[in-house]
Amino acid sequence: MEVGFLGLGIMGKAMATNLLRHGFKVTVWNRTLSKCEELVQYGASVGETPATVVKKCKYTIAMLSDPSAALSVVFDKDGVLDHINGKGYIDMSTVDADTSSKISEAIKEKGGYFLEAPVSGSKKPAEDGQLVILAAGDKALYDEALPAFDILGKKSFFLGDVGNGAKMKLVVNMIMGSVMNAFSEGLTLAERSGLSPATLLDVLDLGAISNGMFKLKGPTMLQNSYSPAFPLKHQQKDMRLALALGDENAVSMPIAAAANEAFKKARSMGLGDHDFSAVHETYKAPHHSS
Ligand SMILES: NC(=O)C1=CN([C@@H]2O[C@H](COP(=O)(O)OP(=O)(O)OC[C@H]3O[C@@H](n4cnc5c(N)ncnc54)[C@H](OP(=O)(O)O)[C@@H]3O)[C@@H](O)[C@H]2O)C=CC1
Ligand SMILES: O=CC(=O)O
Repeated sequence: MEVGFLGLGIMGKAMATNLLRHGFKVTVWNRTLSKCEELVQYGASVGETPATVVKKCKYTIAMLSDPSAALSVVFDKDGVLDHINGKGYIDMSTVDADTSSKISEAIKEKGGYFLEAPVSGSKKPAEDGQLVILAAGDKALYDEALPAFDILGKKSFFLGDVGNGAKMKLVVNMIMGSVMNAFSEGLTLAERSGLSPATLLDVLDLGAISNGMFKLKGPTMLQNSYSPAFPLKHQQKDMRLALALGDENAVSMPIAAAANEAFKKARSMGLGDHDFSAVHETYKAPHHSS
């Protein structure tokens, strides 16, 4: 089966590679075209533009940074819309429901089929085919894409109308970003109050709030090592979009709002391209005890 893949960043590269490894024929495109070369080594073909990829493939997957990237690849010159008639488009980027709906409407108007399918899980789950897929939109396209989703993920959910996948993803990441801030505060509090943060990790791991994120990120955070699996700038984008969803629904979210401020501060400290766990650095401001 020939599928298209647009966007070969941290996630897209791992996901497209997985599809190739499992026998899919994949035609890739990336804004910085040179990033396609590595995928060619695994058997990918390259399309010069999103439009050429869509033209060639029965359906095309996208994994792009944010709403503006997702819109640009669809609506700009040589974009997805040019050849979408009769084809499928699956946007797996994390965007807000409005962005997804705009893309969906435009694609349907041109005779194409649209599914949003953001994912939970990071670089390693993407490499291991262990993502959680949060799909919504065209059910027939979902069914058609299930063989690919089964390679990319460990579980796929079909959540109904376009927008529900985007909202579910934003709620999950709003919780994740808030927890990451509480965790960073706790590590700093342990250290400043004379405890061993490494022992704190052991204690946490044995209790009711043990989780994969603490286990994975805790040891690297203690080494001030923030090699990007999930870039902080994307986590801040997700907090921003989740807060907007809270605005729309009149949901008070003081914890998420505080976490967003910390991620913004981390960006202002030049940490946007580091892993989102680098928000830890914002809690390490010079310490003056009275
Ligand atoms: N990393 C993670 O752990 C996870 C990320 N996500 C979500 O997946 C998406 C991708 O994340 P990730 O792979 O980490 O991000 P990266 O920053 O590594 O990659 C972003 C991709 O988007 C492309 N891009 C950015 N702006 C534009 C534009 N204006 N036009 C066309 N292409 C553009 C980049 O192209 P170029 O190479 O040219 O810059 C690149 O291919 C994001 O929405 C993120 O929130 C979801 C789950 C986990
Ligand atoms: O969006 C990020 C993730 O880890 O999931």
